[in-house]
Amino acid sequence: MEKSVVVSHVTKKYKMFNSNSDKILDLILPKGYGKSFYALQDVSFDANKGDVVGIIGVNGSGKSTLSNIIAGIVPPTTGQVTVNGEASLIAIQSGLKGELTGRENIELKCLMLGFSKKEIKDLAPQIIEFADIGDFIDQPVKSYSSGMRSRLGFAISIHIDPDVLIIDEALSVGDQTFADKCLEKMNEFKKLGKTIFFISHSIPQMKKFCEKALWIQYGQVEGYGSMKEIMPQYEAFIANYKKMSNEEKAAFQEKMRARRTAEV
Ligand SMILES: Nc1ncnc2c1ncn2[C@@H]1O[C@H](COP(=O)(O)OP(=O)(O)OP(=O)(O)O)[C@@H](O)[C@H]1O
Repeated sequence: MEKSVVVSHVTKKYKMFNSNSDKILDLILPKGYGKSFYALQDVSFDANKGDVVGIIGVNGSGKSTLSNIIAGIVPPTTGQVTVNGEASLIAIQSGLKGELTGRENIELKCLMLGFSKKEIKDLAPQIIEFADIGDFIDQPVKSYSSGMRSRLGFAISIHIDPDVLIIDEALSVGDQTFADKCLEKMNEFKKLGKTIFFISHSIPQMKKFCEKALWIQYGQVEGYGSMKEIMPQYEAFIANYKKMSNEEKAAFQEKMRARRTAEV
């Protein structure tokens, strides 16, 4: 099987400060000051061409951080990501420039990817048609609703023909008709043997669309395998957590917090 994405020992650390004076101490002291928070800790896995991987995990586990790292938007603190080809991320907070209009954003993204003026002229109408946001296409993106941003982001990403597509919650803000249209496009993508990472809070959507599941649990890989194998484990964890008393929940959260924090 040809590998399309290899993530090797990726850790993402953020500094945490309790006050501004801590920030200043961090700048002054040679060893730094404050605490570090691990958004991701030693994450390793790989995906083959044609894999459709659902990334699952509770809020704050590190799913979006991982998406951004695979897409090359955020660098890992340590570790390596190898992507065979071009990766494109569609997220609610996608890389659209708020001051530019939808049309200008399309042109900018295509230019950044090295498309020629002629190619952009051919592609732009297709993207605009798919996004289907009417006259808003000539308005600054900052005036868009989250659903409109998602529509434009999805339309751009799907038409620039990336090898790896990462969809982070982008289908949760639009209406059902648009989500269905996107799922149809994603199926076409799947058939072309491209790799897709999909993040959604809709478990039925994940089960329907993804063959594999990557379970990120408080910054670490808890499981990676077929959706059939991993999803029941995740659902069992959620069910167990719900049954815990408030004290047990607090103790568990404290344990996870301790696992994710370190002195600088
Ligand atoms: N720039 C940042 N600075 C500090 N902490 C951050 C930063 N970005 C993310 N984090 C922290 O890293 C952790 C992982 O966040 P991330 O958004 O990746 O989780 P997620 O699994 O996508 O969550 P959700 O399901 O709520 O979208 C969170 O605790 C978050 O607060």
